Amino acid sequence: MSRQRPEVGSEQFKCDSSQVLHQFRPFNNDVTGNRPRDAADLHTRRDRSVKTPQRACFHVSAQEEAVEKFLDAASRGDLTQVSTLLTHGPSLINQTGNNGWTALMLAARNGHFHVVEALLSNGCDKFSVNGSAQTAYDIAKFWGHKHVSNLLSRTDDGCQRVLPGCDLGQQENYFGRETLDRLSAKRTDKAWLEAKQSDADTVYLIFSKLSPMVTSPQDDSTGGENKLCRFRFEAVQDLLQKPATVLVFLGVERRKKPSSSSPSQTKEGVQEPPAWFAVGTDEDAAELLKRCREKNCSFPKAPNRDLLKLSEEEAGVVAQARSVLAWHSRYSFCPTCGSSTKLEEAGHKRSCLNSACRSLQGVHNTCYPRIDPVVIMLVIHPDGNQCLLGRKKIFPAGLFSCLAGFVEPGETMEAAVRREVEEESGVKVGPVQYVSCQPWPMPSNLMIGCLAVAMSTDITVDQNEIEEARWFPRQQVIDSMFRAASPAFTVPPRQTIAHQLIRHWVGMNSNL
Ligand SMILES: NC(=O)C1=CN([C@@H]2O[C@H](COP(=O)(O)OP(=O)(O)OC[C@H]3O[C@@H](n4cnc5c(N)ncnc54)[C@H](O)[C@@H]3O)[C@@H](O)[C@H]2O)C=CC1
Ligand SMILES: [Mg+2]
Ligand SMILES: [Mg+2]
Ligand SMILES: [Mg+2]
Ligand SMILES: [Zn+2]
Repeated sequence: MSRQRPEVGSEQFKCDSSQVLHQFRPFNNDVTGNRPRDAADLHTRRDRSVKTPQRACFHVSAQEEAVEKFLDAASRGDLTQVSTLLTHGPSLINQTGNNGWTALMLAARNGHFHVVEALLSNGCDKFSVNGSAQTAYDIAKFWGHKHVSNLLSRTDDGCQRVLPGCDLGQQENYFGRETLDRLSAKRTDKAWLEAKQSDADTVYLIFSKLSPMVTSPQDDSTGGENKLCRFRFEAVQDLLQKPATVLVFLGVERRKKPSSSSPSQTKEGVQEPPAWFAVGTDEDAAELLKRCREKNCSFPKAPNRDLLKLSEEEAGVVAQARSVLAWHSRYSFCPTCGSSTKLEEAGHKRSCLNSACRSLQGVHNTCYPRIDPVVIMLVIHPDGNQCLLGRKKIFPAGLFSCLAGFVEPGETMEAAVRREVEEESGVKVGPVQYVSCQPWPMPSNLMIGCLAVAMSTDITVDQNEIEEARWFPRQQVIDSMFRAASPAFTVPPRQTIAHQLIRHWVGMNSNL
């Protein structure tokens, strides 16, 4: 008997679509910013519980033996033994076994709620990651132990009570890390800024044509990270004198832990972390590169590719710096009257030099850096088992990604999702749920990542923008993402929110 497709608006459909969205929760990222890497491996082993391996070692110390016992008890869910061992050896709590797995991770992997609860109440570190960069939360979530992942995502400061049902775990995408404390109040403190500029610890980044100077790994085939070239005041002092140079105060380094080695001190003797500035210059790029002592320096030419090779920390800094510098390069003149402008607020404002200009009355948004909101959405088929991906003509061969589009004036995020999906694919969308967002500094988008449930399934692409759009079955997506030697299609790189939305959808449903 064939099942009829439910009509849009019918009771059956409403039920289906709410179920499709029922289990969606924003994805959680671990403290390193890395994504779980061995998901495919976990998939293949999903029907077996994880046991601690027996060590083939002849000289096992008493401590090693205790750790082994402890990890084994946690993975078996033996609460009594876990508690007894902890009473005798509290330092066992964060000990690791094979591939960096802690007792918490093993208990989370096998869904042992009470053991997880006991470990947390004994002060165990829930943010530590295993050799595959997964937290206990990632592991519980992947294996569909919802009660355990809920427990692990809970915060102790009462936030969960204020926002019940909310996932308050860290949600972070590439370009989204707040590496620096922006200290926006200091942008108008001229004396402080001047002192910081010549401070010996201050870090300067040099940008040419919106590209930061980086050092690349000697052998690019290893897939190593690019690193930002950091300069001191003396090395950029001459550039700061040039009228065309744009200087932007980015913030100060976030303090990790109070340390005795003081990097910098104010007159009162209070330690202050180093400040960071971005220098935008139109000086000759080859001459600029000579300032760097490192080998393999360059100003990468393809931002869409090369800016994805930074560490999470440096990507966060570049997202801010590049977007502000791009705004300066595009808005040299006043958008209201066309007069010249001057830089203010440490590079975060441009004010018109025409004293009669309207932009000087009240708060005028043309004086501040521009951000363009873009919705990006993974559209889920009403059956919950397929997702809609499309490709633009300019994409590399075989690449399919989430649909995306600029939010228009006077439009809600949800309306933008529905309009863009219908414009680009002809598919009608019902429920929309926000997942997470990503600054995208090419030049200054804020990508608003959503999941959306389709209310119709026929596809008619807008040939102007989209070359092809298709429904992809979940298994094909999983295979293309994690397993296949010759995948059915290419998934966007992990640094894109498109990738993370797809990964999130696959992960949320791994237990089905
Ligand atoms: N991080 C990620 O995973 C992804 C990022 N993106 C970014 O999202 C952006 C928007 O996606 P599209 O599908 O191109 O949008 P879209 O579907 O709205 O079409 C783009 C067209 O919209 C018009 N437009 C309207 N407002 C605009 C504005 N403020 N700036 C520029 N053009 C505007 C232009 O005619 C442009 O050609 C892309 O530029 C891309 O950089 C897109 C997909 C994945
Ligand atoms: Mg689009
Ligand atoms: Mg569009
Ligand atoms: Mg559009
Ligand atoms: Zn003006």
